[in-house]
Amino acid sequence: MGLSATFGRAVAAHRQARAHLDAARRALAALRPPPDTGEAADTVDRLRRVGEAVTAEPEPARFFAGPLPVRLGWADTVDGDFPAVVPLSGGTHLAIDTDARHPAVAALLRSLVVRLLAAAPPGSVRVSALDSAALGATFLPLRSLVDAGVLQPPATTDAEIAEQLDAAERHARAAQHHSTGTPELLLLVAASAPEGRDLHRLAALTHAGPTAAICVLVAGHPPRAAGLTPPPLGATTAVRLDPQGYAWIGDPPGHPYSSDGSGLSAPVRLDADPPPHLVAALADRLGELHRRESEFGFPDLLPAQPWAESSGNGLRAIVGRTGRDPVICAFDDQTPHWLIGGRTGSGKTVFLLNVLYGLAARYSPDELSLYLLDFKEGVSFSEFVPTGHDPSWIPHARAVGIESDREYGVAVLRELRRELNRRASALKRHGVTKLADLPRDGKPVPRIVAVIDEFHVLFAGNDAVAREAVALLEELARKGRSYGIHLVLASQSMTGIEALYGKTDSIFGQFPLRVALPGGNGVLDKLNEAAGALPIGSAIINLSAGIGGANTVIQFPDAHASAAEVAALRHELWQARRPASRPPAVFKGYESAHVDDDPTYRGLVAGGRRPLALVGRTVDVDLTSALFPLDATPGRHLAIVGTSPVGASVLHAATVSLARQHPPGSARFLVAPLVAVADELAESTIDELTGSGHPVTRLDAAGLRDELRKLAGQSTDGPARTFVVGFGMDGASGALAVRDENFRSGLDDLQAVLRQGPAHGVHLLGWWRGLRRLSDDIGGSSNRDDVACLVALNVTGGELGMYLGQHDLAYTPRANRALLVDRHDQRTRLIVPFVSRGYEPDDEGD
Ligand SMILES: Nc1ncnc2c1ncn2[C@@H]1O[C@H](COP(=O)(O)OP(=O)(O)OP(=O)(O)O)[C@@H](O)[C@H]1O
Repeated sequence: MGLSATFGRAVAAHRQARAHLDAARRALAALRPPPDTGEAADTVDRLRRVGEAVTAEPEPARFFAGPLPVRLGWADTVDGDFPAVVPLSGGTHLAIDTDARHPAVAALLRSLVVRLLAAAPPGSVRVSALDSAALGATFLPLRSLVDAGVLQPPATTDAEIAEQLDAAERHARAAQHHSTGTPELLLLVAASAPEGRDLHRLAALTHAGPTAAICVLVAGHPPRAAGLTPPPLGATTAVRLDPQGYAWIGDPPGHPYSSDGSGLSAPVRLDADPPPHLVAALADRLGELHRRESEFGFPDLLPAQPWAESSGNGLRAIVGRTGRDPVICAFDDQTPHWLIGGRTGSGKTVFLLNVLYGLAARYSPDELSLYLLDFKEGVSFSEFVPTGHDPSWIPHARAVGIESDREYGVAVLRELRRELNRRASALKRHGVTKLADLPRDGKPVPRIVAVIDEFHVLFAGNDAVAREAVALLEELARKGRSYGIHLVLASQSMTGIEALYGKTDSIFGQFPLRVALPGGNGVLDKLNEAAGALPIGSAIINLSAGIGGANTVIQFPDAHASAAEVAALRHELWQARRPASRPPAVFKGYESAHVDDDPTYRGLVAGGRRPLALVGRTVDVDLTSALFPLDATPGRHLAIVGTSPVGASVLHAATVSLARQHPPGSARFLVAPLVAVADELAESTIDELTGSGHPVTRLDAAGLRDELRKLAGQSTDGPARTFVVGFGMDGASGALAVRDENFRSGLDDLQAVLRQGPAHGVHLLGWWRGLRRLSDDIGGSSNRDDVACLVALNVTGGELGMYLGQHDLAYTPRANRALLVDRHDQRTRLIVPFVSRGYEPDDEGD
């Protein structure tokens, strides 16, 4: 090559380099210089100056507004050198063809990490490092940043690299759906290009665009393996290292150096490592911030002063934060009800506990009442109620259902509707239209928040219970806003609910505030899939009924991890309760009921006019005692039906409760143990009655037949009342069916007693193990009013409906439940039947 040609090229290169120099100077001049720091020579400013990646005062909006010019090194020209600057940001990347085993490349990666961290507003950049090339050694000089929690420990194995890429993809998806605020930038630094599929995943991240908030720095790309066509990278400045250690920088995306694609035509001396003392200073500063930020915990949800706020215009609670800003959600006219979704294990319970404790700390029980319903097997709300270990409760809690039955849920909703109607009347009386306008001088009218966790269970089974639940929810959702009654419905699944009930559309229309936890896309619009990629501890808050573009991603703390603080708060609130404050009515679906724990039983005294037979606790808000008054009306007898041995327990409870209402000598008990399975309980019933001084006669089947004959002939003297107690009445059917010389059977006498007995103070209490036997004994179901009080255990709803002539009867037999039917006052109630201690049923439904 001739000298003049070589010279000509050098001159051209020189001219071009001068043009670049001018361009670079102009670019730098456009940036505001760091403020004069004076004698403080503040670390932050020195740090910023370490690279040219300088923003004046770093603030998120500016930092994320567009690519930052970041210096890679110094371009050498015959005229001198100038800083070689490339753009970097979310969506703008850098690839170096040599991997970080080359010391200059390793130093460049480290200095870029430090520069970007120093230039960014604290906490707005997270760094993820991949280093299978040097097993993490590339990042060793930055270990103080790892220790400070700013840089994640580098991934070195295939599995760790895949994990980091998973996290980066999640980050990208979440950021793309993030419509408010400024997303955190993920700086993904690969010391060498990953292999195989992971390389394609890394390349895909460079194509994800600015909204993905990822900046990739990859060394060793394109990989040099023969026969491999590496995936192209998007929006990436390519850098080539020559054998002399000079870097040649290609045209940056959007800001080309050259017009022909040849890049910067001057060799660049890459920057050396950042000085260790500056790395240490950066680590100190960011580490301190990181610590402070990651200390966002349960106490940050609480107000400075407990019970200091008024609920007049609504209730507010901090539900988490986005970036460093707290996110507050309200129960008010705009967002009267909340709908929460998230797969199981997504943190729903924790989110609800955070909100409930936040509300309970902010508003006194005069301002807020809570109704808490949980349908799943679990302990969501059990910490709000007194236990053997901890007598405290949340004084706002009025009713708490744990592992609730659907019927209990409906009972709570009915109670809320009654309250709504009471409030509607009060508003009318005072001539106002809003709760906030009611005079607050008299009795306070607290806002009510009713939380129903796993509410989809209410809809399970297209039956009368489900239909009533839908109707009640619809009414409460529609009218609650005006009367300060707010619903929070949480579920792991929305699928199926809408298909089942057309009404749900209008119900959910009343729930503008949606909270989607991981896997909770069901509460968002169909096209809004942002919740799929959320990590645990985060949620999407959407105030526009879930439509895309209205998502705010929040982080919330784990209340479970702050058990001591939570317990301290609960005790503080409990201690502050009014002296007359009563603990919440608690329904624990899994608990058995015992007659001697029952407040009504305990309060029974001898001498009442109409004795009460207690059989269980009603599944209602106050868990009222389930009982039958036994007065003189024909038919006031009790039949307990079903093969479940609990029948004997119910009979025992009914008998001892009646005994308690009679002074010894004023009633006699004819007790017939007729089936082996009831013998033990029959004997203990006899013992208890005798022990309390009552006259008791033990009868076998023949004895029972004789007594019934006498009772039918009304030829009895003695006490005013007689209770015939048959443990296993079907065991006497044979004996009763036999006719005497006058063709009169025991069943004839039984039926006469059923009709006429009550007028003479004679009542029959019996356990039959089958409905058919009962029906036969009373002379067919047309005589069913002759035994008006029924406790159905494990008999099917269909069979029972047929016997009672009620074809729409909804009852599903299950363990620990029974249906109480009083034919005289048309009562049908689900109850927890009394069971004797030691005779608790197992879960098999008996
Ligand atoms: N903010 C958080 N940070 C860290 N871990 C959390 C956070 N929130 C919840 N977790 C953890 O996630 C797990 C599941 O949480 P939680 O019990 O609230 O989920 P859930 O959706 O109610 O689950 P399920 O429906 O199965 O009861 C718990 O171990 C909890 O400690």
